[in-house]
Amino acid sequence: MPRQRKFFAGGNWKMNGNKKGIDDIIHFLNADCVDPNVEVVVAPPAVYLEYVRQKLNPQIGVAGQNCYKVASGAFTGDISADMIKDVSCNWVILGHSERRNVFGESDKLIGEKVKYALSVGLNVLPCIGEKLEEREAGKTEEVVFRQMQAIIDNISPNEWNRVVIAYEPVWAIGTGKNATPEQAQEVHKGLRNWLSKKVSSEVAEKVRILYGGSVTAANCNDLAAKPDIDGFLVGGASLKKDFITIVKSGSK
Ligand SMILES: O=C[C@H](O)COP(=O)(O)O
Repeated sequence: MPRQRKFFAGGNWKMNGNKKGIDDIIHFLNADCVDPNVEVVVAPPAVYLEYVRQKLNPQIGVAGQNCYKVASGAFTGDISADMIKDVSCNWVILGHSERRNVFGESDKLIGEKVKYALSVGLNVLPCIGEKLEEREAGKTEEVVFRQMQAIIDNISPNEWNRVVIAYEPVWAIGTGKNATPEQAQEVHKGLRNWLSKKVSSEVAEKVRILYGGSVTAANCNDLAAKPDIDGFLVGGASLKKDFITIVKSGSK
């Protein structure tokens, strides 16, 4: 069956790499990751955004991993959505679980960042996901719907075509323990139903919902086969040639 939504493969490099390693990644991305059926976007560390943008095939997008909620000012150590745009990158990941849980970002702040990044014209990739104890307490939907509410409150109807959501259960990130295709599908379907009620059936049908958390070359095909999984946000495996297999899983 043809896919309802264009497959999306995101590579979040997190705080990894140096110029030499990045050159190697760019080489295999340009050679093997340009696919008309798959939208590919990679997120290098901020200091390498411009370097990667200049060397990468223009058909592959480049994302910031985070940005603040205003254009400029006394916010030492941070970058703005405007700066990401200024170096010709057009995406930003916001509310990644490491921003939420390591750096203490709140739902409210993430919502404000989403609003600002959209206002300057970036495409945004907001992330949501429950912790292990929340899943075990049966609170997965309560948590992801709460996180999503703070995001949807900051998206205007005409901006939804620049939004891709990533569901990343915290317990699956970097642990080697991915959600099963059934577990991920259940949450994605629940999110789509919720969006249909809270935003519109049109948005629910069109918005892409990615899965993230220990996606590998070995498990990507089974996950990609699920009807509500529209792609991946990949951490560790996006630094390796395994990413090629992951990108191609969306073309099957
Ligand atoms: O943004 C990516 C996710 O945090 C997943 O990371 P991972 O593939 O290393 O588990």
